[in-house]
Amino acid sequence: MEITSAEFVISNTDVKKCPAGIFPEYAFIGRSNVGKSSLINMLTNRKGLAMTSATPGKTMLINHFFINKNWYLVDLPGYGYARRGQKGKDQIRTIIEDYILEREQMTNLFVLIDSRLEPQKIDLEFMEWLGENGIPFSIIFTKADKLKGGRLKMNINAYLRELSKQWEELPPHFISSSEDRLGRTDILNYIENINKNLNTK
Ligand SMILES: Nc1nc2c(ncn2[C@@H]2O[C@H](COP(=O)(O)OP(=O)(O)OP(=O)(O)O)[C@@H](O)[C@H]2O)c(=O)[nH]1
Repeated sequence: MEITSAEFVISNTDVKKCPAGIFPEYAFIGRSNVGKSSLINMLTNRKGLAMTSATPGKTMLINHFFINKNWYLVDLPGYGYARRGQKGKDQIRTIIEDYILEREQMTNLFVLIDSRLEPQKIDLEFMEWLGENGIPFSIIFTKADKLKGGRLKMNINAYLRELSKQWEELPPHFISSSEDRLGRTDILNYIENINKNLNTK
């Protein structure tokens, strides 16, 4: 998929204030610092797109970007940010859960995982919750350029092994590097194919 246009539309904390209309939405989520903003900028070929909404507290907002005038890329708040305190964490949790459970346009959620880390409880529990609620999701392993040689493959295989304890069928997964632009074509083609299937239904 070529990206011909990418516009920031709105930031908010309330799923009811998200844009009207029936365009499919592809949302991105992950722990703070996982590389979400960098990935969004890399996918859209817009250096500062994910920063457009960089007002204080940006990470507590649902950010909508209108892509190619036919789908939305949605940047969701990062979870598990230790410095936020319990109240802040609960607020974020509510924003995220309301969006994921209530937003009918949400077509696929991309869960970002730092490819350098061992499986983290917070991510595994989050994906389990997605499964329990029947939410369609895929995984993107980020920052692949940071791992040398066979380490990347080893880490990802270990991660998938851990997931297969929890899942009969593994969710689709992608490997990305915003530095090397790795994963861009695969992720955009994946979105394009889902969009095509939606249009032919
Ligand atoms: N080498 C490398 N560094 C990356 C990559 N993606 C992100 N980074 C770096 O990781 C840090 C965090 O990246 P961001 O894209 O801001 O992460 P984020 O998930 O949006 O972070 P929050 O704003 O905390 O939610 C930055 O220093 C980036 O430069 C990548 O693919 N490769």
